[in-house]
Amino acid sequence: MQRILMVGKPNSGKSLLFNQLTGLRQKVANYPGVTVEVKRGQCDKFEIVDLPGTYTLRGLSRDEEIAVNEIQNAIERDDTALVLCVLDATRLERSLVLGLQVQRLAKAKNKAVLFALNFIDEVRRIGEKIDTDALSADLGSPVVALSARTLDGLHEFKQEMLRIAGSPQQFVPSKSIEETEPAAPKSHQLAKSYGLNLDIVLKNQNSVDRLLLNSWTGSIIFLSVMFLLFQSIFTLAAPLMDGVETFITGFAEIVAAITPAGIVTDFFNDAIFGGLGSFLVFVPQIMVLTFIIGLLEDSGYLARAALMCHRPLSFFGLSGRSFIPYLSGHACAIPAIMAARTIESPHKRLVTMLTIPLMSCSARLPVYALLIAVLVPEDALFLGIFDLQGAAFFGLYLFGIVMALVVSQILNRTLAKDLEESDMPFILELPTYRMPHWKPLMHRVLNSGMVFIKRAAPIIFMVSVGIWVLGYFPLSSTLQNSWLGQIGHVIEPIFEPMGLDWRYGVAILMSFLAREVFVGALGTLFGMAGADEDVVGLAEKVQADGLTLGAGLGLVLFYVVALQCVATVAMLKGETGSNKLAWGLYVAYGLLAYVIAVAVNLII
Ligand SMILES: Nc1nc2c(ncn2[C@@H]2O[C@H](COP(=O)(O)OP(=O)(O)OP(=O)(O)O)[C@@H](O)[C@H]2O)c(=O)[nH]1
Ligand SMILES: [Mg+2]
Repeated sequence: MQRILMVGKPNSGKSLLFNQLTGLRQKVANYPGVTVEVKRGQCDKFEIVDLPGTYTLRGLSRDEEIAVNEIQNAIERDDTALVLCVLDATRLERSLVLGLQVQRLAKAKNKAVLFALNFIDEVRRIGEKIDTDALSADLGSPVVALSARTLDGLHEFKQEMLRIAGSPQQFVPSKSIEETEPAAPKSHQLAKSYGLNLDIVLKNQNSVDRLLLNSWTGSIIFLSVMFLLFQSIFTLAAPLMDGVETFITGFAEIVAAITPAGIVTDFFNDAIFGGLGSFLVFVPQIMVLTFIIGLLEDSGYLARAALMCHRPLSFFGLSGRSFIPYLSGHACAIPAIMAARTIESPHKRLVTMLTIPLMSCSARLPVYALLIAVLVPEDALFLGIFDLQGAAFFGLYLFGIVMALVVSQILNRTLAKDLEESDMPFILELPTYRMPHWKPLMHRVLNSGMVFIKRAAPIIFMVSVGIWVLGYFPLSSTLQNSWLGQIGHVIEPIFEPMGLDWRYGVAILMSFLAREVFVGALGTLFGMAGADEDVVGLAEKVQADGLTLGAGLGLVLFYVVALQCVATVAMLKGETGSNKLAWGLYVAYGLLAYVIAVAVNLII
């Protein structure tokens, strides 16, 4: 299949255009460095390739390097029909540097080039226009204006793209900059002739930035945003969680009414509703978290937050660029470890990757929510205005972040020493403030819930059923002297210093497969212990069972620190190239978590 290669500077709308052309749903967000690997799709009879953004053909960071390698390889290949340079019409100068370099390369290799002048909606909104015909004549390649967001001009653009890709020989650039000529002055000159007056474009943005980037007001706003973010996961999701719980309880009652009493009902109540149901209750929290992170990403604030964090993060040997992977690590460590590719310094990138697993990913949410509901009274207030449970939630996130900073310091002094390098400058382009793109955002929110269920449900189901079978037999035994109980008593001494009995021990051990399993496993075990209670209300059951504050707090902190995710280990192995390092981290964070939990239990 012939291919169309999409290139452009970061945040120029490549991925959104790619999605519009292919019908796929690659991640799109309003900060530079969203796409960090090569993505492929199909449009008509062509393969479309979406690349990470790069400002020049001299890629600095890992993601830019990937883009540059792919551009160089693809331009050499016979099956590349067209190079599509995506330009940000509101930032023409910065877009054209790469555009001109790529055009020169394409001309030398006899490849057709098309310039997509994206963001034309924003140009028109401020009452400006760009003379595409004259720009095209000056560049020596066709230029088509469009908006990948409002879809203005998209149809015409697509027709033109397919026409050129269909007979590319006629569209090899008629001119290009000389081999020795630097692209920057030429792009400056072109932007001066055709681009927008930046004072007009940036007028509103600058006045907002004066507030957001000021060291006093900016810091206060940043801390408030972070506090509200984590607290609202708890408060916004609460009514949705109640809804899911009511639904599952109702469903369980119907199943109980139609199944014969005895082993079948016990199985459904304890293994299915108690295990799987206890876990499903927490899915709304994951969706709320995705929504809030999505708002930050789409608005353009994320890049400002990264800038604000650069100095404090530098103190710990990290970079402002570590902020974005850290924040996305709160949803899931796997894409976050990949997002660390945008960090230019290999040293800082390694330290960031190794500490991302300490960010409280969404798989920990059910454990946090359950144990907070057990330990912190409902409706209590913090500082007289904030929900105390929500504040406790924030505290757990903060604990993970503080641990990550402490570990970064330690890693800096030990592991990453041989990667010592001259300090690389911190450069981050600040995107224009934009309204969130609601439709893709809502899709992402729904998808996050679905993916979470799909990934975790099978393993939770298997563990719950396994635990139930081992706990139910031999028939007429109690849980204490069931097969599971007998195994449990063997492992109990390990968990005694944490102040926990064997049932928690079984749930903790199982969660080394995947941490989501903890709530499901505990749900099954507590379901089996009590006869006629609610099938789902696990927090009340744990509370009634008498979990002490020290043991409960130690347990929840254990979950903040432990790296119980095999997929994260695999990703770390892929990105660092070291199996030993990845598994070493798994063991080290597990041991550290255990020591913290035991210490907290002893102290409180
Ligand atoms: N108003 C407007 N917004 C757009 C347009 N195209 C893209 N965007 C927005 O611009 C931001 C960046 O879009 P992406 O598609 O992620 O940009 P990208 O070039 O793939 O960025 P990287 O992957 O970081 O290189 C997102 O917030 C998009 O919604 C457009 O034509 N008009
Ligand atoms: Mg992209």
